[in-house]
Amino acid sequence: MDELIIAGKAYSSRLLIGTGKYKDFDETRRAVEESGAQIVTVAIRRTNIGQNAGEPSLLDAVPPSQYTYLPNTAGCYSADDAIRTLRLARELLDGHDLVKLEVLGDPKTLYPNVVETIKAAEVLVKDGFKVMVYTSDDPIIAKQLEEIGCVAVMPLASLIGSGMGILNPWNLQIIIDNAKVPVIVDAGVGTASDAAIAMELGCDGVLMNTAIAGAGNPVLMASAMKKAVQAGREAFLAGRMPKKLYSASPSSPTTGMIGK
Ligand SMILES: CC(=O)[C@@H](O)[C@H](O)COP(=O)(O)O
Repeated sequence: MDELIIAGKAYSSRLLIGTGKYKDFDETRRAVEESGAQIVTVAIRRTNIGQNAGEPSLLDAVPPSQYTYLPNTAGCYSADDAIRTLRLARELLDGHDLVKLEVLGDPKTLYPNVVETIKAAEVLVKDGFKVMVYTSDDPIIAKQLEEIGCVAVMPLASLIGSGMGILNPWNLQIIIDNAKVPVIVDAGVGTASDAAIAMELGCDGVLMNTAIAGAGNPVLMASAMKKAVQAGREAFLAGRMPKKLYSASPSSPTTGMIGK
């Protein structure tokens, strides 16, 4: 078994997906099912998980009895705001303590504000939350967040919703090499090959939303992402052949060739 372990719990899928930006909850449900994801993020400030009685609820489309909910702090720009949002989530979800912390720097780039993120992580970890944390691809900050006690670090591939793919594989590699907790690339994945590359680098998982929800056919893209994450993981475990820079090597043997 090659399982992803987060905060002591094992998951067979290494693809985590967001539940926002779909046409309706039925499309969300079909994409989540097709992706094989077991962990789904929920933007507490934007998604009805029972706060608005009488309105369609994510709880019905993606039941928390079948999936691990990962409440997130999308839309929070300060540590205080993020802390308040996750305490509310814990109340709404009956003491659920696995959460995704993201504190954003500005509405244009949605780039993480790492100073506020660190402040919030310190408070939340002390408060008993199991914190998976969205961060920049800065290896020093990633290590600091791990040392605070976050259960997973989630560096961006590129800006949220941009689909630009992995901008700095070198930084991700340093983060992976130094980490003792799972490293999950979060945000910026555009298509299946981006997810495969993240996994080939040695990431423990990939979290995405827009690449699936914003695709022409979200359900088909969810299926592609599932396979890409699996393929990338297998390629990582298999071990890449050594690169031969500008030196070819024939695929068939040359010894015993006729006429030699
Ligand atoms: C869904 C989630 O939790 C976010 O971190 C974010 O939306 C992911 O980014 P993309 O939408 O670029 O995949």
